[in-house]
Amino acid sequence: MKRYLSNISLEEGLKKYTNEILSLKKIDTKFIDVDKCLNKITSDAVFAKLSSPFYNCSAMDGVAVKSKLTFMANEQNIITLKEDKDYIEVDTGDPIPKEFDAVIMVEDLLEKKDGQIKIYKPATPWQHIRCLGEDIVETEMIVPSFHKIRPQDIASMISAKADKVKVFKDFKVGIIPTGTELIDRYKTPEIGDIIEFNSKLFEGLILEYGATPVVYPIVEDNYYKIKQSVLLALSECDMVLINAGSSQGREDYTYDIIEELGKVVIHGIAIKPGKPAILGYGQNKPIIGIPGYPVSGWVVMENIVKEVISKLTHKEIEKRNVIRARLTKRIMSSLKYKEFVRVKVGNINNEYVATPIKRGAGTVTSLVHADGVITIPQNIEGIEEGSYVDVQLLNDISKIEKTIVSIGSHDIVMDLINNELTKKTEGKFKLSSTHVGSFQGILSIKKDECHIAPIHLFDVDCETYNKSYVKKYIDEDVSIIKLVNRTQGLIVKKGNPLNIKGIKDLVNIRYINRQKGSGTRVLFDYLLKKENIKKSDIKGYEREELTHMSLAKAIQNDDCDCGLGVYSAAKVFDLDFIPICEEEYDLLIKTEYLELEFIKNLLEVIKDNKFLKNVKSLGGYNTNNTGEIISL
Ligand SMILES: Nc1nc2c(c(=O)[nH]1)N[C@H]1C(S)=C(S)[C@@H](COP(=O)(O)OP(=O)(O)OC[C@H]3O[C@@H](n4cnc5c(N)ncnc54)[C@H](O)[C@@H]3O)O[C@H]1N2
Ligand code: MOO
Repeated sequence: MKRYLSNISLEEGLKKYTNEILSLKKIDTKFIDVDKCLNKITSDAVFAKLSSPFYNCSAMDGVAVKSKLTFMANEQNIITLKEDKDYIEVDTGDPIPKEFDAVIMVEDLLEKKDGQIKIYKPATPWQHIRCLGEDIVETEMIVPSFHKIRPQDIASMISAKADKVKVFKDFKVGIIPTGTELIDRYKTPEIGDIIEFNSKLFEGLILEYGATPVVYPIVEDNYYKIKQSVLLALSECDMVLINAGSSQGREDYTYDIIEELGKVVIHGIAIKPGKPAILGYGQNKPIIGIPGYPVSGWVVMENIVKEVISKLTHKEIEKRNVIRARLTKRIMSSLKYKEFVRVKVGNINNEYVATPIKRGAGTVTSLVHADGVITIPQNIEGIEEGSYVDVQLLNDISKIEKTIVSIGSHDIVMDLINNELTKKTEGKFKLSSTHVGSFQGILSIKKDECHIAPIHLFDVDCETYNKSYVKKYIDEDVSIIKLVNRTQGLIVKKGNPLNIKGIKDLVNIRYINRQKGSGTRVLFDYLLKKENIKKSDIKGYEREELTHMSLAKAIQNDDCDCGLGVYSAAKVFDLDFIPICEEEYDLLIKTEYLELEFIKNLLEVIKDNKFLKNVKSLGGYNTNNTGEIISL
C-alpha cells in the first residue's frame, strides 16, 4: 500500500513529538555509590552529611598556642613558652585541642629547644587554623538536582561523607538493524548482500550523546520477527530505534509495527536526507524508525534522536562548533526540505572556504571525508557560490587549519602524498583532495578555494601540457610543482577480448568517459579529433566517471569495455592497458604559498626517495622531474 508521508518541518515535528513523549513514563532514578557516579545526572540535590573539616585543625607545620599568652611579644620583648602547658607541636592537618586557639609556623619561631620556644611577635586568634566547616558545613548543599557530576563533585561529596547519590538511571537505547539483505561483517558478501554497519554508527553516536546503546541482532524483513525484537528491546531499554523499513518498499514494516504496539506520531519530516523518519512510541517508550541509508540515518540521529535523548535524560548535549565559511560551489536545493550538505573545509589565505562533497544518502564514507555540514533552510532554492554559510564542524578546527586543500584532477599519487605527509609529520599536517578535474582546479586556484591544484591539461594548439592553460586563465604569480609524468592509455578487459589497439577501434564498443573539464576528457576529445572520429560515434561518450579508479572498476565489472585512463588504475584491477601517450601531471600553486610550512613539508615528501620508489612501483609513472618548481 502506498503511504503518503507528512512533510512537517524539523522544528515543528520535534516540538510535537517531544511534547507527546515527555508525558510518557519518566526516566527511573536510583541511589548509587558516590565513586560510580561520574557523568551521571543527579535527580536530587546532594547535601553534606559531615562538615569538612569536622574538627579544627592546623593549616601549617608549627606549634599550637594560646594566643592570649603571645599578645605582648615583640622584638624588644621576647616571650618564652613551655611545651604542653603553653603550646604543643602540630603538623599540617593535626587536630587543635580546645585549649589552644592559634598556630605559629615553625619558621616564625625565634628558638625551639629543651621543651621551650621563644617568640618575638604575637599570634592573632585562629591564625593558621582551618576551622570546623571551613570547606562545607553538615547539611549544606554540595550539588543541586539535574547536575552532571564531575570529578570535583565526587571528591567534594566524599569529603562530606555523602556516600550515596540519587541519579537518573542509565538511559538504554536499543538499536535493531532490519533487512533480509543485511549480513554480519564476518561473513563474505555475495551479490545482493549488504554488510551491516549502521548499528555501529548509531552505537557510537548514542555513546556520544551520553546514553547506553544496546545493539540487537540483525532481523530479516519479517513482520512477526521484527515485532518480537522490538518487544524484547522495549522490555530491556528506555527507547528503541528500528533501522530501515521506513519507506514505501514491499517489506517496509516499521510504521505498522509501531502503530500496532502504540502510536505513530509523525511519519515523514521535511529534511533531506532522512525524510521517511518515523517518530512514535509503544509501552510508554519512544520508538523511532530510522531510514536505512547511512547518511539519512546519521541526519536523523543528529537532529532528532540526539534532541530526544537530551530532553529525556535531562542532559545538555554539547553542540558542534560552528564557523563561517565562503561556499566554493553553488548548491541547488529543494524547496520542500531542509537540506544537510556535507562539505570539506579549508583555510585559504586566512579565510575559511567550504566545498560541497557527494550528496548521496548511501555514501557513508562521505561522513569520513566531510569536515562539516551546512544546512540549507526549507523554502530556499539553493545557495550561490561565494555566499557565506555557517558550517557545523565534524572535525577540530585545529586539524582544518593544518590541512592542505587540493582541488583538481585525480591520481592515486595524491593519496600516496597524503599518506607520506601524515606519517612524516606524525599527523600534524594532512592533504584533503577534492576531484573535480584539472580545469576546475585552475579556477579554484584563481578563486582562492585551495592551496594546490593537480592538473594535466594538454593544449592542442601548442601541443604542450599545463603552462599555456594556466597563463590563459591566471594573471597572478603562480608556480608549477612538477609531480609526475604518467602514461595514459586505453584500459580494457583482461586479455583484451575485443582486440582494441587504438582510438580507431573504439567505434561500436561500450566506452566509458571522464567528466567534462578533466584532463583525460580533454585528451580524449583531442585524440578523437585527430583520428576524425565523431563524438556521436562513441557509444557511452555521455557516461562519466570522476576518477581513474571508478572507471577501471566499471570495466572490470563488465559495465563497459574500454576507457581512457592511467596505467596504475589498470594494474590495480588486473586489466590490460594499451599505452597512448605520456602526460605531465603537475601541481599548480600560488607562489606565495610555497613558503607555508605544510607546503614545505609536502615538497620534502615528494622529493623523498621512499615516496619516489612507491610511485614507481605503481607502474606507468616517470619521476625524473619530480619536485622541480617552475615560476610562471
Ligand atoms: N518508492 C520510493 N522509494 C524510496 C523512497 C520513496 O519515497 N519512495 N524514499 C527513499 C529514501 S529518501 C530513503 S532514505 C530510503 C529509506 O529506506 P528504508 O528506511 O525503507 O530502508 P531500506 O530501503 O531498507 O534501506 C535503504 C538502504 O540502506 C541499506 N541499509 C539498511 N540498513 C542498513 C544497515 N543496518 N547497515 C548498512 N546498510 C543498511 C539497505 O540495504 C538499502 O540499501 O528509501 C528510499 N526509497
Ligand atoms: O530521505 Mo532519504 O533519506 O532523502 O535519502
